[in-house]
Amino acid sequence: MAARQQLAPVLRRLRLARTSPNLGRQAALQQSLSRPARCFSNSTPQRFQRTPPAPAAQGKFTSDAYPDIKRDSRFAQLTEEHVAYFRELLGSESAVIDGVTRADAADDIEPFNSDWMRKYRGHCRLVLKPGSTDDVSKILRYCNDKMLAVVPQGGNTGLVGGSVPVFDEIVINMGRMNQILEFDDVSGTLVAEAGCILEVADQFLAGKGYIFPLDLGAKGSCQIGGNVSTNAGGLRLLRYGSLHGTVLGIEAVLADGTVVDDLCKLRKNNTGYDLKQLFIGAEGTIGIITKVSIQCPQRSPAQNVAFFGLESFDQVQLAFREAKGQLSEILSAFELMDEGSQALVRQVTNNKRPLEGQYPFYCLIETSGSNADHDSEKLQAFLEDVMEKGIVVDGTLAQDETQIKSLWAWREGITEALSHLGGTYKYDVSIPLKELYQLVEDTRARVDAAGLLGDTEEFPVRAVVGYGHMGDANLHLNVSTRRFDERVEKVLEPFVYEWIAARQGSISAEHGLGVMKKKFIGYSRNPTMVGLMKNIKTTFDPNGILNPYKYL
Ligand SMILES: O=C(O)CC[C@@H](O)C(=O)O
Ligand SMILES: [Zn+2]
Repeated sequence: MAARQQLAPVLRRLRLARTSPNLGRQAALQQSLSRPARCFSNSTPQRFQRTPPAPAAQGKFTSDAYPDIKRDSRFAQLTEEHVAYFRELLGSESAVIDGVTRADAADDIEPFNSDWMRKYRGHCRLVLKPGSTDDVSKILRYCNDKMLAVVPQGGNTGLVGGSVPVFDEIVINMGRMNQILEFDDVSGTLVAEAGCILEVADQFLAGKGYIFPLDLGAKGSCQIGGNVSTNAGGLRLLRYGSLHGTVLGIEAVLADGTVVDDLCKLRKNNTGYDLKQLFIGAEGTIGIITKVSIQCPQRSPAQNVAFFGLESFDQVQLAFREAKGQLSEILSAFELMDEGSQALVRQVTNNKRPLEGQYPFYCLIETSGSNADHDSEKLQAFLEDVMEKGIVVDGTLAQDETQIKSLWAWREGITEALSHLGGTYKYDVSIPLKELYQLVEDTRARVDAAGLLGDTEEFPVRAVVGYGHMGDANLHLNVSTRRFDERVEKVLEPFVYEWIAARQGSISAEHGLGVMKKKFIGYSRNPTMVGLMKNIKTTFDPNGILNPYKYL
């Protein structure tokens, strides 16, 4: 055993040398690291777009029933009179009622009624598309008076069923309110309407030398209002921090139509309670966000990305510690993927793999700095060091923008890949870093012990995989199944939540509670806190019309 341990560094060096027998270690490493220039030269760059699952999968994996939730009888049923009011207010194109505006209106309503994964589906008949804050105010005042329940909806890319109706709640879709209103290129403050698509805002900022301080796989469809309402975390929280820090102000409309104008553009404002913080992450339960002002950092001119393979989660932790030490000021992302998650991506793409070998874990590191040569030297030196120390087995450095995108696609494409493979039980958790991956292993063992692992009709679980934002101790535990199956759900819940609570973790790191985790909030928040939250909800929305059946 001792001899084998001693041999390990020698074998690693040999492995490097084998890639280029006539070169020294440094040159061999250079060649190993620069492999993408050859690997990727003929591959088409592919950035995964968040497209809905194929029609064949739709419906098949739909969980239509909420056996433990009953429609609140205080809410009124929609009548012709209500519809007439909204059509008068917004026009018929922006008050879409099934069977009224167009012959194919039943189809029109479907994307608003079901979530992106086609897992949660409601039965609303009316979708309202306000064009201004005043519209939102009038809609809510009317709904509050008539006791009509509503669901605020942004890009509808959420993963916990928070932005679709449970029953017949009216959908208030913010897509028409999509303008960028102001940008101060000295302070970097951006003001935009809630329905502005994240990628649109980011591209606008790119032209000004700035960057939106949030990035996520769904950037092409998700909206800023939805991002703020769910306190989206994404891929670069490590660098830019949470929206609780970067959002400077919001405008929001309360349930009774009152407009709360807190569209502050100041970084410092210690005058009383910071009310906007309550709306960030409230999932539209205390008001509808209509505008956002946000502090945007300068865009770093130099971006570099490395992708590498590791043998154990202990090594992943060591690599993270080294990255923080060696790349501290330029490190902008440190993402984790296990082999299981990458195998799923490989099932849906023909893209050239970043590394030739297969490893239990992969990490993607991104640096964003001001000097391309300096940064890539630093990243290369980092990789050289962690390979020398035996932490990393193999690695590759992107050579240009196309390769950067291709490497990112292996991480960003996991969610989409999973969606094409059937049903997925998703858990988005925060746990102390040391135990982050243990949850995946324990869950896999449990599913296996229950005899459900097999990818067959009888044993429907295809894989139990883990990936996520290592830099934020945020793991995405995903259980991929042929179909949603009660037997699987019983094995997973409440086991996963109990496991997390025992380690003082969070059952929702960044995706929110929605309808999925509403009844599990007690695993992460104590009764005193839940009680205070309920009081806040009642203060802002006494009739409970805003996004009912979710959150609390
Ligand atoms: O699919 C998931 O569970 C995670 C989605 C998203 O938060 C990500 O980090 O890619
Ligand atoms: Zn995530």
